[in-house]
Amino acid sequence: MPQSGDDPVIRAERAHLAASRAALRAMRDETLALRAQGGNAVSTEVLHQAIQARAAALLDHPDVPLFFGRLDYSRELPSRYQGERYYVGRRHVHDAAGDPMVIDWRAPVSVAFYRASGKDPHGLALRRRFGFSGGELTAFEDEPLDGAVAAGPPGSRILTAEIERPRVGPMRDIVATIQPEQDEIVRADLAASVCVQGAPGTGKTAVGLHRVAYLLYTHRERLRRGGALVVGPNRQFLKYIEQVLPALGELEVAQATVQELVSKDFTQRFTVRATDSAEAARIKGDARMAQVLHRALWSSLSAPDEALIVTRGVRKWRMPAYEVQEHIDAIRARGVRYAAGRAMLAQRIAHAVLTRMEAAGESPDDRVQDAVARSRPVKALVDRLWPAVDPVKLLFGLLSSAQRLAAAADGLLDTEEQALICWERSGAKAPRSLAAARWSAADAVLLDELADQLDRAHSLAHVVLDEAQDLSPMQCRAVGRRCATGSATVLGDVAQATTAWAAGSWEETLRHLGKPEAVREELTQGFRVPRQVIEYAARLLPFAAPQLAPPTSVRQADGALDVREVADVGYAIGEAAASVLGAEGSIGIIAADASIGVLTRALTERGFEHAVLGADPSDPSDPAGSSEPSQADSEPEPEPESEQQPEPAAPRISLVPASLAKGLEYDFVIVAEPADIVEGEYAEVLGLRRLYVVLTRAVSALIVLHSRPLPSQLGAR
Ligand SMILES: Nc1ncnc2c1ncn2[C@@H]1O[C@H](COP(=O)(O)OP(=O)(O)OP(=O)(O)O)[C@@H](O)[C@H]1O
Repeated sequence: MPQSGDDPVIRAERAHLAASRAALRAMRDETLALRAQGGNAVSTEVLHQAIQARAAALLDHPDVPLFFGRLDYSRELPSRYQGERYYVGRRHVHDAAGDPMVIDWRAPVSVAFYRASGKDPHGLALRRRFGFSGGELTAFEDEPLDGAVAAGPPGSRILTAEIERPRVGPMRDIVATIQPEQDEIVRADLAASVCVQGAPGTGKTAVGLHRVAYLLYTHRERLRRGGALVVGPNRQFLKYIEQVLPALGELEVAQATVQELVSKDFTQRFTVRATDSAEAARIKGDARMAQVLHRALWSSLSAPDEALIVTRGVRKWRMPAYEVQEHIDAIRARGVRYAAGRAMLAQRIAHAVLTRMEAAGESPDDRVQDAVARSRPVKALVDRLWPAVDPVKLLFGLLSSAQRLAAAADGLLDTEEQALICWERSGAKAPRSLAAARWSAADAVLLDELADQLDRAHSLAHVVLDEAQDLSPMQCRAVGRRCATGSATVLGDVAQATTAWAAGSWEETLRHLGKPEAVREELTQGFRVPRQVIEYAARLLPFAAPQLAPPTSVRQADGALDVREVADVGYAIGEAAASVLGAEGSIGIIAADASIGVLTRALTERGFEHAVLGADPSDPSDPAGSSEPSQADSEPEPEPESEQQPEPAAPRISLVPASLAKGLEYDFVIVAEPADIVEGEYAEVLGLRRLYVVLTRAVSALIVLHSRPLPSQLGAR
């Protein structure tokens, strides 16, 4: 792997890099020179914005390598690209003649970069990988695929260096090193929903994000029109991943938590202020609740008890009650949404009146039908028989009245289950008014279900759902309806399922998402956690998820594992942090949520500057209860990948409540008191899974500090 600037190959490749950068500048100048000239002021403005957006996308970031690989297609092997040479990078760059200087990593020609092997060279004679330092090309590595013998040791040192690079700041893209089994998922067809089970650090999140970028490139118009969404477990996680897609030039993908999704349309009238017991949340998250709500909603209909009389001029038209009922039944039989059915009823009745008029020799036109539909007696009838429903009020009525709940839940929920979720009977004080209602997160999901039963939710073209193993059936339904006519990438690990209300298996999750046909994939190679550390964490696996095979690590560095029994964990975390502060990389101290307050004081007293993840002084339910800025909040402006990123302004040390650790990673992880972490959960198996999540966040080293005995499951085998 030559590293010197004197090397003739490096000189030549640097020249291509410089020429590519110049070509990119020229593309941008050309774009900026375009004049927006639309047919009117609005279209001119739209055009102007499109030009500005394109120019922004063409901006060269000196720290970001413009390409990271080269493909030399063989002159002998048959392929569409026989004898051609391509540079693979983050975006397409062409010269003045329109010939490609750099090919987008998502283009079909780039597939060989990720998939070619000795067994299947994809038409390649040679694959070259480049090493960069601060945007400067400093090394290359050749892999002959035509049977020639490679110089140097087997395996890619550039890949190894990339995987082992210290982590600082938010998540980075992995375009330069996507592995073949990951690439298969990234490039799966848009129509295909995919479900990926994978151990911690196998790249599920990375793969999901790259898949969106790939789909946006391959089906730009469909996705732009339909929309794409990334769903993650919490704001801290979304902050952590939010820069990956922009770094790949994709700025238009929405990111949200399930709670944000379901609360979006009700922010004015519905604030989540209460926490359900695990038992209540489990019932509220059960798919049977969809049926309960359905019954409650449709019980708003009543049967007509008198004929409808419509007066037009001097004539009166009569429709007997049984006929009105027939119209109602016919609409219901079509399975339409409640609000659509309501609108249809008025029109159907009006049409029937119109038919009567015609039979009587009149010749009314369509306007008459509309007028009849909007006439006072028809509107009054519809309001009475098929009333407009406010979903917030309906849910309030259902949860505050044992009688109403019983009517809707009879035969679906037993009395004990009903008592658990009914404010009147659960021991929780029943709110006197709607404004006083203390809604929970699970209530918001129920509201979303109701809103969808009233009016079909809008479906996007693609949804990436991360940490999907934690979702309740009702949450799955909420996400599923947002991709009902599109596809989904479902990511997760059943060994990391820590909620009491989780659907329980991938079959169940996919069924409730409405994607039972999703292609199931598994990722098994871990890129985050060093071997020694993953083996330690895997001691929990027989208890946390006995059906899963132990995870593996592709990391060559063994990493460091240090398990220390200490007298005072609060004191010891300071010592441990001090011992790793000298090395490059982020430091995460993870502890049971209930211990965060004590530990932040202990760190502050000893002068350790740190951020408390999730600390929000305005949120009384925040486990940290501190006004310290969270790391993500004080992160500098989005900056694309850089080899020598300046230290972020945020403190090096993050104090992380165990409940927020999912999906995150730190170079050094210090875990405080595992027994407390396990006990912080509702059931032991969930506690062990939480501990498994926490123990698998480390990239370089894991220090475990305990003053209480370790959970027995962690003991030596
Ligand atoms: N092909 C790859 N090349 C380099 N780094 C990779 C690759 N795949 C994954 N990684 C890195 O490994 C780390 C873990 O990836 P990621 O967070 O996507 O894993 P995960 O499976 O979602 O983990 P978890 O289950 O803990 O949420 C990240 O730093 C990611 O950038």
